[in-house]
Amino acid sequence: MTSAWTEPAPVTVRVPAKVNLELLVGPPREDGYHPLATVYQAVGIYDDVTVTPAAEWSVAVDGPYADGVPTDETNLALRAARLLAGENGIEEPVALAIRKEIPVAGGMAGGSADGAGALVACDALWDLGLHKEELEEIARELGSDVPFLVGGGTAMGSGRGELLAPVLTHGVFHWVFALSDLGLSTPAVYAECDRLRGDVPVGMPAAKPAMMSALRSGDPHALAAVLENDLQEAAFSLRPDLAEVLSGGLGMGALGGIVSGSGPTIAFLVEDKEAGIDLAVSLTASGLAADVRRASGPVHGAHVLPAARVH
Ligand SMILES: C[C@](O)(CO)[C@H](O)COP(=O)(O)OP(=O)(O)OC[C@H]1O[C@@H](n2ccc(N)nc2=O)[C@H](O)[C@@H]1O
Ligand SMILES: Nc1ncnc2c1ncn2[C@@H]1O[C@H](COP(=O)(O)OP(=O)(O)OP(=O)(O)O)[C@@H](O)[C@H]1O
Repeated sequence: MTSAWTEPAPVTVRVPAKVNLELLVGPPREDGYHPLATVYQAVGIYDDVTVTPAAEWSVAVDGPYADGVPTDETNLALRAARLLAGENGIEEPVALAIRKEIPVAGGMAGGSADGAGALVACDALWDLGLHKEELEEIARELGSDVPFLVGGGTAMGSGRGELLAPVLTHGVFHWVFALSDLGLSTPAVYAECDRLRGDVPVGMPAAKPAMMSALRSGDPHALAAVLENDLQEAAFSLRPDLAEVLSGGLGMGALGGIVSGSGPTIAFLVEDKEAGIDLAVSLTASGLAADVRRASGPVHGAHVLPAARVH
């Protein structure tokens, strides 16, 4: 009798972008990272990461934001797959294919999302059966934002952003994202934040109770009032045009607005889906943003797509 072994079928994982609802930044640590108190929310703009058994390791990228994504060994999805293989004694390479819908270097953690997606996809392909906490632990080695994209939802991040605790939220929040066609470098924005602070003493960041109650209430007006990002001034300092985008969107009816992570994307919170459509139309017509996307949150983190839904 011949062997019945067949090569495992490709696995596709869908993984969301994030916005930081609160991003409080402390003084730089000895390792150069900044201690954070942040609240992440996963929002419905997704990359798809597909892994297929192959003779050699490789990564290919398509989709609207494929340009600007490295396809060499620095690609975060490839690094994630190799790391997981190394830690589990897996010697079979995979070919990774990324469908890139999350803007690159936009402050929405696109690269981190692909890293988290690759971990979840390879865990399924190799039938490792790792728990979420085990995947998050490996994710920490890849970057501060990567663990959050494994589980998604809404979560508190401490340490350098990699230590997570769940946050209770109610309902759905509607967002409009004003994208820029030029990315901002995350280390450059943190460095600018330090430069602007100069010698002013900065304490350790602590999450604010008002954010937690706004999220529990499910009221977008309450949430809009407490959005806060310590990196915003630094992003505006490097890119003064972004301040105009923020004030423009607020003038067009957004309840609140904030630089997403290290920017340059500006995230606007709106009342409901219809208000989001109106704001997206106005922002597009104004020419203030290179592109405009709508999404709601919180959504689930990296999840395997049933084969029938892959396209
Ligand atoms: C801006 C945020 O997206 C907010 O969630 C994150 O803090 C950035 O997370 P990330 O892109 O996963 O960042 P990492 O890959 O861990 O680090 C990239 C660089 O960002 C800076 N960095 C990052 C996180 C942190 N808590 N302090 C930092 O100073 C460091 O210069 C670091 O070398
Ligand atoms: N799979 C990937 N997708 C996008 N960028 C990647 C990927 N792998 C590595 N990179 C590199 O990471 C850099 C940052 O890209 P990314 O889209 O993650 O930025 P970001 O959204 O600003 O990140 P964050 O919000 O986590 O600070 C890119 O300029 C690119 O060189």
